[in-house]
Amino acid sequence: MRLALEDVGHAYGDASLFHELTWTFTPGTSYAITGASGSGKSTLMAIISGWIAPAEGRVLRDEVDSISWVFQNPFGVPRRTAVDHVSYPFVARGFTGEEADQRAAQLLDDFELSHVADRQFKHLSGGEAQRLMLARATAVSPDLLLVDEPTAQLDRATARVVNRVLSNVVSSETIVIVATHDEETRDACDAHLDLTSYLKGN
Ligand SMILES: Nc1ncnc2c1ncn2[C@@H]1O[C@H](COP(=O)(O)OP(=O)(O)OP(=O)(O)O)[C@@H](O)[C@H]1O
Repeated sequence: MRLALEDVGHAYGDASLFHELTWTFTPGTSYAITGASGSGKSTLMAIISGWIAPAEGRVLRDEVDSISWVFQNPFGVPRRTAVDHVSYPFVARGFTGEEADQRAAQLLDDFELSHVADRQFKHLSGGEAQRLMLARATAVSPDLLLVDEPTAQLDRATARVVNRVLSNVVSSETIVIVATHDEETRDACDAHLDLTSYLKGN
């Protein structure tokens, strides 16, 4: 798998965001994208995923076959239990029901969610719901996982639990990219891409 940016830049009309951004993303690594509000973090994630084409440069994307997103507002199936949210992706990947249940139970444990396994999604707290979205993304096992501001809606203590489990989403086959304002989220990632360094004029 290969994912890289070559001299990528973007602007909306006359409003230039970043430019001359060259970067290689390696499987098994998590990357924090930081920068001021409006610097283009979400735009860069959309470019990396292929949702939008960059105004300048190009994205090299070889064998990146599956892409998952975790958004800042967790969305699950309101009446479905937490454990079902993580066991279904394993069933979809071809595991038997029993194997899927075992793996789902392990994942809930990894994400500090065992105590809410049988609770419906609509009854989870914000931090639990966000951790469940990360656990579900892990169960899907995408080549590329894009996480947009995972702690933006959470209080400090709850954000800390999310940051603590963030490293659990990184497997040797997955590239994880997290847009964040949160310094603790940034520090929980393996590498750091600061968009401030790529503003026009720098
Ligand atoms: N489709 C669009 N058309 C025009 N301008 C846009 C569009 N999408 C985003 N922008 C503008 O581009 C700038 C960068 O937006 P973006 O959402 O990528 O920044 P961000 O760094 O993720 O911001 P935040 O941290 O506040 O979420 C903002 O000023 C935004 O208003």
